[in-house]
Amino acid sequence: MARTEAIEGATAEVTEATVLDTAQQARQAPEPEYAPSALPRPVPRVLSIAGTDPTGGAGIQADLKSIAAHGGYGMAAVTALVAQNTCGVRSVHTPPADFLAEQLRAVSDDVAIDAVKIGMLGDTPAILAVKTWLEQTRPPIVVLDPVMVATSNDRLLRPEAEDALRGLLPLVDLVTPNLPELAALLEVPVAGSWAQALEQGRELSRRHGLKVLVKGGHLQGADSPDALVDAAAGPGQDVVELSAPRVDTVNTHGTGCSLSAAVATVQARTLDWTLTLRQVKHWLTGALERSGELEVGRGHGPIHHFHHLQPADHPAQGFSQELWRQTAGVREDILALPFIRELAAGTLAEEHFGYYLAQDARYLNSYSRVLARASALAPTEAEQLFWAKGAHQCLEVEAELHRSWLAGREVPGGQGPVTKQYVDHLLAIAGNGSYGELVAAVVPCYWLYAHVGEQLQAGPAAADQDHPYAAWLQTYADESFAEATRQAVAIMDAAAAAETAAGRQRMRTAFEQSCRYELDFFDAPRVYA
Ligand SMILES: Nc1ncnc2c1ncn2[C@@H]1O[C@H](COP(=O)(O)OP(=O)(O)OP(=O)(O)O)[C@@H](O)[C@H]1O
Ligand SMILES: Cc1ncc(COP(=O)(O)O)c(N)n1
Repeated sequence: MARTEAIEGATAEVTEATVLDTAQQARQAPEPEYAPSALPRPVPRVLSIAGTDPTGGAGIQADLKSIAAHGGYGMAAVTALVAQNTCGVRSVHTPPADFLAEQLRAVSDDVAIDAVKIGMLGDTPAILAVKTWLEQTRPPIVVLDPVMVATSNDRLLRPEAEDALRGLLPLVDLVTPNLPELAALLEVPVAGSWAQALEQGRELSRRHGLKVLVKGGHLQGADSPDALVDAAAGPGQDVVELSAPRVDTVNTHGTGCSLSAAVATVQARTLDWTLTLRQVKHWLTGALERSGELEVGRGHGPIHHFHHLQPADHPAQGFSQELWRQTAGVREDILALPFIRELAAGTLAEEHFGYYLAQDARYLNSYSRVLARASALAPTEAEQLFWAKGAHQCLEVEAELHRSWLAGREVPGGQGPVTKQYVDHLLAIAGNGSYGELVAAVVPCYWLYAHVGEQLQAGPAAADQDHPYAAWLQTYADESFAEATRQAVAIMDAAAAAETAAGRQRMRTAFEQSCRYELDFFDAPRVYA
């Protein structure tokens, strides 16, 4: 026997048996207990609350791809069924808000949710259902893409629901409006310039006490800038700009959906909004650049969510290229550190330099043991020899640091806090991780050091013999170290190819964490010397 229920013109079939079962369960079920989430989470469980797109470019379909592309486990509760394609929206069917509430409870009664991404909500009842659920469950990370109008100019939020949407903001950590949505949330005209957009972002952040990702996709110009605005961070620190080249493509359908879902996922792993946005922005640029390969639809096509898994040119180097690209933000941050800038300019305080050298010597001693472990795990004799040589060289450089650079310098003894954290991270992986994970954890030390060296060598200081750190800068110009770095990266790619998908994900995490420690290591003299 079947009961047919009308959902604004659409039909849904619910069997009587199902209705009875559900009613019985509801009577018998204990009060819902929302499973707790413990962050950071290597494979975050991310819930998308959004509308649908049967062509798969926007809405929950895009969100699920985006979550998966970032190594998360995707879930979805549907707010509205949208008959749309790359050319536009044809019609929208909205199930009763009670049914949305039922979907949300079904997920949270059972699954610990690490992050939520909210997209198209459609109308006030859906917004209120989500608000009630958020108040009850309090997921640790909530990202809201305040979807109002599609790329095709079709409305996806009833105008009278804008007030209710504002009421959701206090429950949100990050809101990601495009420029018209930012203006609508503030009830002001759309910003005509980037500076005006940032001012609006500050105002929204201040008014509702949340972070705002101001998106510049709708501006003209060679770049497509975004900015993370957090009024609570105070003047001078409240805006972090994330610029990327504007990609010449019509395939921008679902960029906002994909971006916000990716941010929710990566944030649950990194717990660092700036790092998350840098990673996601680089991925998004690649997804736009490679969107043409998909050939989906005749209008505004979708982005290529999985471009990083299908390298265009050098399949063997795909893994390291992907990681290099995803950690571009950390490299920028390293080069912007006072330590590096002052080292290049020759204005670095002696005691900061001495602290760095002393910590480097300590680090190298432990790093040598970690490389020895990589040698023990290596699958080929060539790799065994490579890491064993590396372990040997670390001890030689350590001895040289003590013999020449540290001799006669007054530096505090002992292992500094950053050195300890970095070394503990490496030793934990050496003790418990796979070969691939260990290789991914040790490569940033080679690669970032070589990169910093390249930048310092390219600067004017390297040629200036009166520069107080000229001799030290010369040590960066070692071609044999550059060659060792190339080999280490190639070994990492080979190790990645031999790993399972889950193993590769652990490699990514190990690599990203080591990059962060490299950044902290270069900054440690400023903090602890
Ligand atoms: N042509 C482009 N090249 C590079 N980045 C872009 C381009 N268009 C949009 N972006 C980026 O895509 C993200 C979404 O930006 P946009 O301002 O288009 O938001 P949106 O309008 O909410 O997206 P959607 O198209 O899904 O509605 C931002 O990070 C933006 O900088
Ligand atoms: C279900 C749904 N959610 C969001 C968008 C906005 O995406 P875009 O502006 O790229 O069309 C959409 N078209 N459909």
